[in-house]
Amino acid sequence: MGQFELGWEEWLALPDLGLPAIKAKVDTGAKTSALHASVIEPFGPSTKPQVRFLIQPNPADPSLEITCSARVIDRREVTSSNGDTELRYVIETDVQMGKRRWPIQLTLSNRESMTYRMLFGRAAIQPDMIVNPNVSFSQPVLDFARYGSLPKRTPVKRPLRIALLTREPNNYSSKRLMEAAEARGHVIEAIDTARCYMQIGTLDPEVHYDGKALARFDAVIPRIGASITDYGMAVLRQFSNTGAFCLNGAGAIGRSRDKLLAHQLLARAKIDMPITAFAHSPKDTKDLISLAGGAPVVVKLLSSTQGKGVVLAETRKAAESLVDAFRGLEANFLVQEFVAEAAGADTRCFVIGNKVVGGMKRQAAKGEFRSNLHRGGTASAVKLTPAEREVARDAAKVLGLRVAGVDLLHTEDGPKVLEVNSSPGLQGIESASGKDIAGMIIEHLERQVRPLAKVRETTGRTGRTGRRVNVN
Ligand SMILES: Nc1ncnc2c1ncn2[C@@H]1O[C@H](COP(=O)(O)OP(=O)(O)OP(=O)(O)O)[C@@H](O)[C@H]1O
Ligand SMILES: [Mg+2]
Ligand SMILES: [Mg+2]
Repeated sequence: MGQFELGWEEWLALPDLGLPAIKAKVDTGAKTSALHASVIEPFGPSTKPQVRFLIQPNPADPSLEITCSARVIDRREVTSSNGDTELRYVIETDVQMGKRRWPIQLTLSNRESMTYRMLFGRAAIQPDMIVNPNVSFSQPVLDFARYGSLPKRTPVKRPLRIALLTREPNNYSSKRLMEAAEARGHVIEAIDTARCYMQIGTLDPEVHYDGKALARFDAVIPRIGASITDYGMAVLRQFSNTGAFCLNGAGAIGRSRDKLLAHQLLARAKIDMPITAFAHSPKDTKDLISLAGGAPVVVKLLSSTQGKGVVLAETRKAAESLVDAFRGLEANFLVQEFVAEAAGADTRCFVIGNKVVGGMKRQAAKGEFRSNLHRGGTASAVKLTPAEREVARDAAKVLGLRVAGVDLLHTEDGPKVLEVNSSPGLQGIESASGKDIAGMIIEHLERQVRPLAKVRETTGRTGRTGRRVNVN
């Protein structure tokens, strides 16, 4: 019966850290094992400290870079072979060699000079194992090609460091997202979009906040209000440049916020919408109203939310005066066919990824055609039809939104898309559908954060990595 033998160097995997192949030097002169990491950043509450770090598993390929995170179990003074003492984070994680898997402790060190990415110390060697210093690789040999074959959409199991980009950390949606992220073991911070500032340069992109650079986030959940769309998108792009995964990208948010652009994109994708007309010049008011099918029409301010700038003009005369009034205010607006059959109701489809995860019907108050909850509308549960699900999914996809609230009007010709929201509220939909939508959003995020972040170029400066490109 052969004993479990270790050579003086071995291949191993650290599966919980997402590292399928590491070449380690077995070092019985050291007690604790050490992993060579960079950008080591602690995060999370002091009662449950975590650490996030980057690993370049292949010494010959610095472009292969993996983001890891783990719970900190200790901080320890470690004296390295050259006599220097440093305080290192200690984590606990499983190691795998061949078929055998067992938990070990690892210190994180960022010494540049290590030839092996990992030193395998004697505390990690189990009582029944022996070390044979005359042999290389007693255990199965692995190779770095394993990093290329990692399944793309497996949810990450590690604790994520998430930023919730919002100006309203205390509203229902923000609170629910924070709760859901924490319940799943992540660390989430509310960041005020308007307080973020940045320097645009090619080296080490950073987002600054309250006097210092923010740490690196694994993911950003943008909840950007209509009042600061442009600046919010710039902040989001900067986060993306730091390597953070953005749940909805800046481009997709911009496409959905610009109603004219959104209409054009949806129309090009053959998605049904109420007939809609736009114009810039005041000379063409009459024709514009005709293009929308003639009275009654709905006139909407493009910057409208919560139904505030949405007005029904029942006659052509009323429509003309309304359009003239908006023009006088230099407001941007659109003119749309009034869908009377909808009878003051619309359907909100909540889309996450490629799925409609919930729906609600909003019914306008008596004497009102706008169904917005802020205008006194009421929400109730609804069973969505396959046609509604399909058009909602398609609309979100055309605009490139991973999370979207798609509003539909019910007509005899099937559902018509009214608008697509990039920061849909959670309160109405969670109470009407009884579903944990916040939890589903976080779960989706876990699937999207890629285990791999590839560095395209390494800058000379202090050996830190340059542009980290997020594939999403
Ligand atoms: N063309 C239309 N025909 C019938 N009803 C309409 C039409 N357009 C809008 N409505 C009603 O008015 C409501 C508000 O319109 P819309 O959603 O376009 O405005 P909004 O101000 O952008 O609202 P939100 O806060 O949802 O972004 C809709 O939910 C719907 O009930
Ligand atoms: Mg809107
Ligand atoms: Mg709406």
